[in-house]
Amino acid sequence: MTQASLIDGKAFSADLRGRIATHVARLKEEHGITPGLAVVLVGEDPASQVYVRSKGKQTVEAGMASFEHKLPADTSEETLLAKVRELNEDPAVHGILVQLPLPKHLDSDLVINSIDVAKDVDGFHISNVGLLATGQKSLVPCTPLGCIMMLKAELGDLSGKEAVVIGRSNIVGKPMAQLLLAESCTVTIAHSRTADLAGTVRRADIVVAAVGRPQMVPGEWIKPGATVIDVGINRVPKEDGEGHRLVGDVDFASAKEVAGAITPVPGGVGPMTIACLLSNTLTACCRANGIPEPEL
Ligand SMILES: Nc1nc(=O)c2c([nH]1)NC[C@@H]1CN(c3ccc(C(=O)N[C@@H](CCC(=O)O)C(=O)O)cc3)C=[N+]21
Ligand SMILES: [Mg+2]
Repeated sequence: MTQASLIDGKAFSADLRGRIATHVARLKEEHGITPGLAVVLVGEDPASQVYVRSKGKQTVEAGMASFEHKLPADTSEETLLAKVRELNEDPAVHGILVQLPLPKHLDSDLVINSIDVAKDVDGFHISNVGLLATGQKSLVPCTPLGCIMMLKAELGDLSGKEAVVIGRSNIVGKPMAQLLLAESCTVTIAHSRTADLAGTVRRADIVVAAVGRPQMVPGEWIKPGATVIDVGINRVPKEDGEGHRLVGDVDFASAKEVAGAITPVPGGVGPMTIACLLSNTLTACCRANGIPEPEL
């Protein structure tokens, strides 16, 4: 058995960000417009801070404006909603991301649904969810969007493929299934209560693992030649007990012996998520200004 080819999300995302930067420069030259992304972070979760920092950096590198709003962990719902309202009304802000999860005292559905639909670059607002589900123009959640881009680059036409999505979250599993369905895949959403998970995954030409459980999908569940997209980014203690390393939801070592192609962790889906966030910000900016959206 030959080894799976590696789907290089890092290289893919660098490419995509380069194309985005070109369009951003043209927007500036031809229209005097700079796309702006606002990120709201409530509390001081260190992992979230790392992620927010790298988003801000890549936003600026693409030529966009980055606005970071850090609020204390005990921020009231009223204050957070007022911040979102302010960003909704700010013409320099084309995309708004409220970092999840929010502290427990805040109602994340309420907060997300208070974001202007046209600025909801996460695609989590109920209107964007409904638009996606009904095949209408929307803003598409970044992680599933990145996954579908990599799948199409790897496989070309996806129609008729058996796709199994493991995980049913609103952030990844459900929108991923919608996008695969829109590409005419036969889609199964599996989850923790699925009776025969191994047997279900074994049918799949395309496996998308998005459960958040380290290395839970072994190579023996993978159909030979299948394309495996690993969404999991799990921090686990290093074997020697010092520090942490990142592993996916798929057991990479055994899966790469069976799969046709596979995304690594890190360097797979994660970097594509950020690139798609920039892409959505550019899209939102073009729509807000009545400018045709670039084909990226
Ligand atoms: N409203 C909202 N939208 C999000 O999109 C969102 C969120 N909240 N909350 C947190 C999660 C997490 N997330 C990541 C994106 C990229 C990497 C990423 O690029 N990871 C690198 C590794 C980074 C490292 O070394 O830690 C990689 O996979 O190669 C990680 C995590 C987006 N999230
Ligand atoms: Mg789940």
